[in-house]
Amino acid sequence: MTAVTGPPAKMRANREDLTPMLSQYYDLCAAYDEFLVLFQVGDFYETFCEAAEETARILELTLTQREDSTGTYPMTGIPIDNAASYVDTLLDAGYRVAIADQVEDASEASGLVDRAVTQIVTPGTVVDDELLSPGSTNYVACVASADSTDSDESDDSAHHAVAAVDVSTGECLVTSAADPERALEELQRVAPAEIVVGPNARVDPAALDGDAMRTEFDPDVFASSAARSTLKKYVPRPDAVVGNDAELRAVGALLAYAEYTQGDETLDYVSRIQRYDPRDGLRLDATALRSLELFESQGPSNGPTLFDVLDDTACALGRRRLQQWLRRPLVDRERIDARLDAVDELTSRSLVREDLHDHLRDVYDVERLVARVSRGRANARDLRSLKATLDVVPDVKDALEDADCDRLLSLRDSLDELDDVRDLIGRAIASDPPMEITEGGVIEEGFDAELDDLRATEREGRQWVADLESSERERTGIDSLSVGHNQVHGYYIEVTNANLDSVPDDYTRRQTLKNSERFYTPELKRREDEIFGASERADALEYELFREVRGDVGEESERIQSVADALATIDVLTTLASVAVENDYTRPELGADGIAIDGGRHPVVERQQDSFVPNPTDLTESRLALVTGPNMSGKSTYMRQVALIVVLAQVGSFVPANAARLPVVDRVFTRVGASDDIAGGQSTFMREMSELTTILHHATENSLVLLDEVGRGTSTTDGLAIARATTEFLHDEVGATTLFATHYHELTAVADDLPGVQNLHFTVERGDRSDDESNTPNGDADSDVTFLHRVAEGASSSSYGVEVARMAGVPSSVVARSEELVADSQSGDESGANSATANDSETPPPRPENASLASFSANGHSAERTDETPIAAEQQSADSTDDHLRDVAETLRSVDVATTTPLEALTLLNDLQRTLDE
Ligand SMILES: Nc1ncnc2c1ncn2[C@@H]1O[C@H](COP(=O)(O)OP(=O)(O)OP(=O)(O)O)[C@@H](O)[C@H]1O
Repeated sequence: MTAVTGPPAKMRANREDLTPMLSQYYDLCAAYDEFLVLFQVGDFYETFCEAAEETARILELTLTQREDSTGTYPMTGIPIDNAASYVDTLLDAGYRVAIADQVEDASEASGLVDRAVTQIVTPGTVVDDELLSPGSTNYVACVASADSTDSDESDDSAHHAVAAVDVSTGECLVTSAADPERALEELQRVAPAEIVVGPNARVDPAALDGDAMRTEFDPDVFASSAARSTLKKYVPRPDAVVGNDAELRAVGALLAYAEYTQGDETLDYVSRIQRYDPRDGLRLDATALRSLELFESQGPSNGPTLFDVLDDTACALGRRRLQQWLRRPLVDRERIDARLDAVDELTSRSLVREDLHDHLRDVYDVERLVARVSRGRANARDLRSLKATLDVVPDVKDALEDADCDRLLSLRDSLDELDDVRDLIGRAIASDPPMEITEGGVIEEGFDAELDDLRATEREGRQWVADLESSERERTGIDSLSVGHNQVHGYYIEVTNANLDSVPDDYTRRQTLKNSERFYTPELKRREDEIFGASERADALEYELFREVRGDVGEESERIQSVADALATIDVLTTLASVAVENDYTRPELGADGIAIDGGRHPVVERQQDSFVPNPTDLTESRLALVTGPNMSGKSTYMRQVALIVVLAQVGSFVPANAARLPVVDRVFTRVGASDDIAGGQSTFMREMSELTTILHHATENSLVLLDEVGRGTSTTDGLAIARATTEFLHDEVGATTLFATHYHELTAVADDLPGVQNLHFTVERGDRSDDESNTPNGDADSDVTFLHRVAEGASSSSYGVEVARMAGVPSSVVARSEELVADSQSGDESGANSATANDSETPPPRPENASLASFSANGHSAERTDETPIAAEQQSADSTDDHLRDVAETLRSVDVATTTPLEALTLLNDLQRTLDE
């Protein structure tokens, strides 16, 4: 495949003989060989050769040709006027774009017009409003690891750093972790559009969800000393901002890259580099973010997400802040309570809420405006928008006049009214200025005396010209005499040929037309020079004044950003309060010992259903609940609703429930059903097992674990064994609060053995329905089963799979045969003892002691459970299996869990099982 970027191969062959213009294109492609170069030729950006073929294809433009003495080259032109949308499509297609503009006036150039790359556009460094979605973040991130030679891998210090900057707003974050996977998780949370990978980075972005562009950049900028001097341009004491060397390298290199893409300028508006410790947030890894559908819906229909339900924000600032909060819920109770206090107060003050919402609707995207101001890209309209936003501040303060809680009070007090900035913009910038800043009309009258004089001269002159027609008609007696103006000849007095006799002596001929002559007088010429001189000088002066004002406003960017910051938070708190009121949410009580929810609802599903059945959750005494019930009965919805309630509470939001007492959770783990995965077959099971491995290694007693259908991707015997061992391990070793949905009804017997395990099931009604069934949600009149979506204590009695198959339209012969087979297997089960496939088993299956599955333990806890009584059958064959068990135990002990891959673990598991089978 021929390369689309870099110098075109066809031109290389004729390099020496190319025309100067194509030669210039060739050189720019060589200098920017990772970019698609858009080369300005008049009103178009041209691409040539392979790049032309590619752009024509992607942008659906016509492929043309350019000929020179060396041959014919394919060429595609992008109209400059619409370039933004085309560039956007090129970015989406995975290209980086370098825009090479004509940097001298073509009419003034003696030979070849000079061209240079004026802008580099990559997915993570876009600043053009047209290429950014409103109210969303657009990060370029950078990963770097500490040099392994100067740090000890075994210590707990943070070796792997992630930095991210939103070049359009100036927001900049940096963090690090001792474990590369942890750093990767932070990277995933930031959801960057582009990732710059450091030369020694041991964080592999290939494992990320999404399609972030991966960028390699000059390795020199990652050196600690280079990174420190880059960072020094942004903060006086770099080492006070970063926590370790990896962070220094990541953020320093990132800023160097951001500067490179913005024309090597320091980005003054990146003034607040926020360092955070990943441990200060509720951990939500990529799997959890995905399966809880916080930002992206999993279903095929792209349905609503939790973010959509919460997003009632009034302005782009609030929208971005809400995303940040949701991505990183808190773990600090005080901070959570402070947010909840504010939301609580706002829920009870509907007028204040409405007032705030109304005012905040007038708030522009100040963060992006300020960034444009600092970059020197803002026009007069941007400054006016900034003023309109700042004008809102006193109103917002007024609305919070009677605020009670600390959070709202401190927000109110942090709102700087910025009178000086508002006053400056108000006095300096015209109230409805044009887009262009070089053509005058942007500076308000009265701001600058010299400008006012020039404008007065211009106005008087124009008035004199306007009056000239009538005075000359009177003087010459020519009624058809007219005064006009054109670009080439300037002002003129036009007299038709019939009246030429009456033309006075002081008229000088300027132009001859078919039916008339055009003249000027010495006075008209003098006035003309005066008008145009004044106008030109005024335009230039306006531009100069505008730049000064913009510079002065830019100096205040930090203050303006703090106001933006407070407005964003006020918007989110107001929104959370409105959503709470509109959807009947309640304030959660945090710090409880175990989850206790009364009348809990799924915040997203309840909005899609005509009626939603609220369900209670009590995970205080027994922290592990096995949830059974037929397909479609509501298990997944129920488990996710518990997790979403926890997440919402830790964001500082009210929750969809009648009451909720919750602990502060350190991490939410999810392992969702195989059917929800896109991958198929073996890889689905592998994925399931590696997700399970993560959970079993990392969950703590403060974690919330959702397990949906563990072990379903393999044989029933193995699946059930894995499910049971997992349950035991979570119960015995981890103590995490767990909801485990399963179709293995045999598993429910575990509750009899383990005190902290309870059974829950979803109720359905079959066949001869009772009276209240007609009111059940989702009831299907033609079916035998009605889903009540109601959770109840105890295990479900049957899987109802066949009924669901019938409801789904599986042919009746297949359904009938399935029923036969189920009946057969059940009668077989009744005669055979402890069959792993038995439904409704009355006898609990044995708890597998010393089972190989205990190897999921990261620290060999399995040994602690060996003193429990083996069942009779095992006792009989104990002698013959003892040797094997010892082998198994030895093998297990020798495993270095930290370095074992999921595949190796599974192979090992398989081998161990075989040993036991022997
Ligand atoms: N509490 C509820 N009230 C009303 N409708 C509900 C409720 N819970 C679930 N539903 C509806 O039932 C559908 C199926 O629910 P869910 O996917 O949770 O079932 P499930 O038991 O997990 O099924 P499976 O075992 O096939 O994964 C949901 O899409 C939703 O429309």
